[in-house]
Amino acid sequence: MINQKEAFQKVLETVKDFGNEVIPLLEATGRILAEDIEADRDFPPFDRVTKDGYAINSKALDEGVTTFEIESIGAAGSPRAKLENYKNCIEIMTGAVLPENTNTIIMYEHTQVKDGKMHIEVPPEKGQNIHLKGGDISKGEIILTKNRRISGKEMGVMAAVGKAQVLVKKLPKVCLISTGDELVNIGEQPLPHQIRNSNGMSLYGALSAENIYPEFLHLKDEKKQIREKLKAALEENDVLLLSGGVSKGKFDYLPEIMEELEVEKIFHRVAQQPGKPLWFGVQNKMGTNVFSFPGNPISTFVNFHIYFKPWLKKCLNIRPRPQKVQLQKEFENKGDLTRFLLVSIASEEGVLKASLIGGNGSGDMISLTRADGIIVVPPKSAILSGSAVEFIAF
Ligand SMILES: Nc1nc2c(c(=O)[nH]1)N[C@H]1C(S)=C(S)[C@@H](COP(=O)(O)OP(=O)(O)OC[C@H]3O[C@@H](n4cnc5c(N)ncnc54)[C@H](O)[C@@H]3O)O[C@H]1N2
Ligand code: MOO
Repeated sequence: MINQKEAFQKVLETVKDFGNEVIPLLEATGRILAEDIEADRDFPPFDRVTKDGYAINSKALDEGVTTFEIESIGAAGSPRAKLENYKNCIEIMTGAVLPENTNTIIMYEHTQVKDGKMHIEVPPEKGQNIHLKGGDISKGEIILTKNRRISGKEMGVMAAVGKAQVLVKKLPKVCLISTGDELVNIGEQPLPHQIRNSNGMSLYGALSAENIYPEFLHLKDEKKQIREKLKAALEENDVLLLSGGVSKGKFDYLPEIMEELEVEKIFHRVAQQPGKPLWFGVQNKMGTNVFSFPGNPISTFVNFHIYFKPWLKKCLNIRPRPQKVQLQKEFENKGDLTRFLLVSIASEEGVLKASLIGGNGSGDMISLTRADGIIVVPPKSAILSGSAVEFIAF
């Protein structure tokens, strides 16, 4: 049995690149940008008026003019207007192009209109209320660098530069495999000795949050069927995420069948809790990674977050963002296993405080619903009350 840190490193050593693909911008939320995005024009692309009001030429102010005849009106979306007489003004709207022969905008609130003429009531500063062309970024400069997650703000910028299609990192093709004769589909009424396949759905939920929409497969405890279906799944996918069938039960055939299918076992059994029977391997010829999570619901879900998610992030070149929380009550781990403990988090005066969640072991999926994530406690160590500890959010 290997220790948890070693197991984690061995998983990370198998990272791979799934390549890139072009997708519509509308489908890009949460995906990882695979190209640099450059400004196709200056930002803003013209001297932009930032207040509704009047455009004037400050030369008139210098000459003591405070009352202006209104020559014309300019809206956002209209071609650039021109002030013919510098002692006049143009009524102008936010977002319009600064009219030719003007250099200052007076907002409505600082003016009064009498007898059709605009009178300035608050002395303006030359050049005010103008967002200068290229003031944010110049044409050709890089706005977004690749390897960042795309959210609304990136989508907005890409829309502004006309990227209707965008190059993103491809995601792995994943198959979720549940094992065990006791499982029935969620739409079925289980018999007294049966349960519904909840691990498939908890992993589906966690994967779809990463934009991965996996296929489902259910393997019954029958060797020949397991072998055939697993072989096809290995051929068709980049990753298999299995739950159940890796401990020492009489019907736990998986490790044996994996060997037959030439899936190289990287490790089986890790000094951790939950998830001691974790099995991990790679089918090198097919390039398929196999994470075989122990079947207990908490074990499957926690180990997905401990191993699969960091592996996925590394494959996609996303930097991890370690998070620390403050443990409310001391916890001592006297044993030899790394412990992953469910915690709920509350923010108190800006500090994230973690409280341990009690439960009935790794089969108690109800306790999982009370958790915001887990803290990691290395073997033979204690986390003192109030001290910082690594936190992994669900
Ligand atoms: N003699 C030993 N027995 C067990 C050991 C051990 O080291 N020696 N380890 C225990 C630990 S720890 C765990 S965790 C489980 C893991 O066992 P398996 O991976 O073989 O999983 P199963 O036996 O198939 O199932 C365990 C448990 O989880 C339920 N399950 C399985 N799949 C699903 C699913 N898709 N949805 C909901 N629930 C599921 C299953 O019905 C069992 O109750 O082994 C211990 N035993
Ligand atoms: O790995 Mo098991 O999760 O301790 O029940």
